[in-house]
Amino acid sequence: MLRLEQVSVRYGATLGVDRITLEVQEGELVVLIGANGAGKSTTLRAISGLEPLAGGSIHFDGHRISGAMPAQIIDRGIAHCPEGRRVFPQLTVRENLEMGGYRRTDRQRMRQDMERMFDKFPRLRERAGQAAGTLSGGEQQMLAIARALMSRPRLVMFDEPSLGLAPNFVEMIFALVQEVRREGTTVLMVEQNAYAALQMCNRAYLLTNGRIVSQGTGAEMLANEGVRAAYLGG
Ligand SMILES: Nc1ncnc2c1ncn2[C@@H]1O[C@H](COP(=O)(O)OP(=O)(O)OP(=O)(O)O)[C@@H](O)[C@H]1O
Repeated sequence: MLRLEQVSVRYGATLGVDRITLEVQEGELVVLIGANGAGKSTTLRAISGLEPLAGGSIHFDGHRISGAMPAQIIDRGIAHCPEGRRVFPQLTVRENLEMGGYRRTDRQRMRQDMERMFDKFPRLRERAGQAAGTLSGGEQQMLAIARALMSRPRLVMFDEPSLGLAPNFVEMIFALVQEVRREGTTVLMVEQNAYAALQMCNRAYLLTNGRIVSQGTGAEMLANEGVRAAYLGG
């Protein structure tokens, strides 16, 4: 469904990612793990068209999307739930959800989807008219996820959805990510919480200094010596 071939992104003199090749099959939950600065967020930003490529190509459903504008990439069916949530703080919860569907023209179905989001996240319904900036961190993460889903993506990318959340919220967000996949949306996720991520994923890639240094199924990566030593406490 998604294929990155030898993708590089350059920030000045440094390479944020360096000749990365990876793929995501339809229906999979694929995880990127690695230390801070390894290039995980940059990879997602490149897919979304937010970073120009210094080399390589990205294809989605057989179409080349590298070089396309971010809005065109959303139209192809890719949504991005960025690191740090990035909700629009002055807009209400409802307006944030509308922004998630801003490329859609089917207003009636969009309203239905918003209702479905409110069914899924009763906390957001209770706070529909409240400025998003006043929500707790966990609630903002729910909103960021719901906003991404409002574009009806076929592939959704989550960048560190558990970051900075209390343990009960972390569990909830991970349950939600798995539910999104069960409901038929393909997921590519960056996650610091490697143990939890590897347990729930189909496949994973380990990045170090902008390069993919290991890959395998979740079970293979949980058993991988290098992964265990660096990310799972031996
Ligand atoms: N806008 C930018 N300008 C310059 N350098 C950048 C920029 N964004 C990222 N980098 C650099 O590119 C490299 C990869 O960063 P990236 O944010 O993709 O890592 P990451 O694996 O997502 O780490 P983290 O978990 O800390 O977000 C790092 O060396 C980082 O300093």
